Amino acid sequence: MSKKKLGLLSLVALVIGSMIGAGVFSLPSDIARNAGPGAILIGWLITGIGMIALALTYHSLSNRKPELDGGIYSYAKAGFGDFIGFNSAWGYWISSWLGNVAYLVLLFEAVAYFFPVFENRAIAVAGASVVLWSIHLLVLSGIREAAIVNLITTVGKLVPIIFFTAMAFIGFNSDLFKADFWGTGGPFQFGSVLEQVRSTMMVTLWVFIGVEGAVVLSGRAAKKTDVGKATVIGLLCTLGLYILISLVSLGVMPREELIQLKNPTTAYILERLVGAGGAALINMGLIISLSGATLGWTLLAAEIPYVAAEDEVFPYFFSWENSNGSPVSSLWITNGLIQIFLLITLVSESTYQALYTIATAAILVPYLFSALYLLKLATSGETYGRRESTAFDFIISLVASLYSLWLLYAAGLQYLLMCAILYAPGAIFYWQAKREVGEKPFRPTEITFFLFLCTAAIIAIYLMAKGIIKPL
Ligand SMILES: NC(=[NH2+])NCCC[C@H](N)C(=O)O
Repeated sequence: MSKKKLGLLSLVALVIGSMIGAGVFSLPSDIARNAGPGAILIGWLITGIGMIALALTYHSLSNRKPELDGGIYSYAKAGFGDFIGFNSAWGYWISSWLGNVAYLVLLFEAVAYFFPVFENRAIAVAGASVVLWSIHLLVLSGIREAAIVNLITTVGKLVPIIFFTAMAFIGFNSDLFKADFWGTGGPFQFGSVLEQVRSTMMVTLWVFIGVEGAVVLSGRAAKKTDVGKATVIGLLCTLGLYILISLVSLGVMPREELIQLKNPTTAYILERLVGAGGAALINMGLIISLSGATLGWTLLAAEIPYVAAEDEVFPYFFSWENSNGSPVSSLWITNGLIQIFLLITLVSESTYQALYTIATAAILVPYLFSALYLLKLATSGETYGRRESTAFDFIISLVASLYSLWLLYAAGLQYLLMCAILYAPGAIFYWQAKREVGEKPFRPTEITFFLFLCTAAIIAIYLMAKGIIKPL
């Protein structure tokens, strides 16, 4: 897409900007929904270690393999072949646009604070559709992520969030925080606490999605080595902020009340602390944040199939550009899918939380295979730099792989099965892409993987039809 090259500072802004979107605005309650303070602390510890390992994995991969500039899917492809590569691109794409569905649903919950007509679901979906297609037109006309827009939305979202944290800090009541620290109504119990920790994992991951942003757009970096640095710096700043926000809130009101609040829950926590102005401030911040984030993720979502098509992994059709250089067919299909899912939310009444949980589960495939690729490189004896750096790569990629596997477990069967429904149809696109270039699509291992996906998808559809799992 854009030919302009980005420097380190812009890349850091891009990483923080693509990480902090909507998640932070309901973080305190989402994380506390099924977990007490003790479990939340452990959850952050695991997430912190896992995300740093994952970020360093991307750092190392971008240094080791500068030629793989198609982003996270190209690592899976280089390591495990075209079909796994395709599925990584596909999964990342699904996650990106489903995340936008979640964004649009949440956006109108914030708008409804100012204009209560949008409390009506149908009107909210209509409003969301108007926003969706306005962004579509902007992108078609060739709009790009502009530094000035990034700056405005970054300030616009950080100011309310930092103000929130400061106020919650002042209003912090340590007795509230310590009451039922282990969430068991009594002392520490391993089984219960493990389950609580597990319940925080999709929430803490959702707020970090985007950490790979600089890598996905690595073709745009002026200096390749900046990509990894920007990823790590952006991550550390954001981690500190998240931990603070989720902990201080637990000292402001009892957990039972916290989890009953409407989205964005930080608005109503702040309202408790400083009055109605607080809720208005947070809702404004969320609206500003979402305008930037939705645009950013639309650009990113449309870029994934486009790059993959240029690489002959997605059908050729996705690589079409219009005269402004926008990936026109990819954009239409991406936004078309968002529109369809907006309509589905109308029928199934799915919440922002349910939508982002699926978007989060969908990203696990690309994350896992990036980590496994570095693990493969580190154990293959491929000479790279000094011996210590290979040992280091081995450790970080091992931790990142274990973290990804733990996340697959933490996602839970219901969400994994639903992801299978979204992954399985991808094979048709892959088959088409391979036919176009006259290659044989499926090797035996790939067929096994495909059959596994189809079986899971069929089970999921059966369970949904029986009403055992709820669609979305
Ligand atoms: N539209 C998306 N796919 N967004 C994913 C990124 C979510 C981001 N970390 C947030 O907290 O909001």
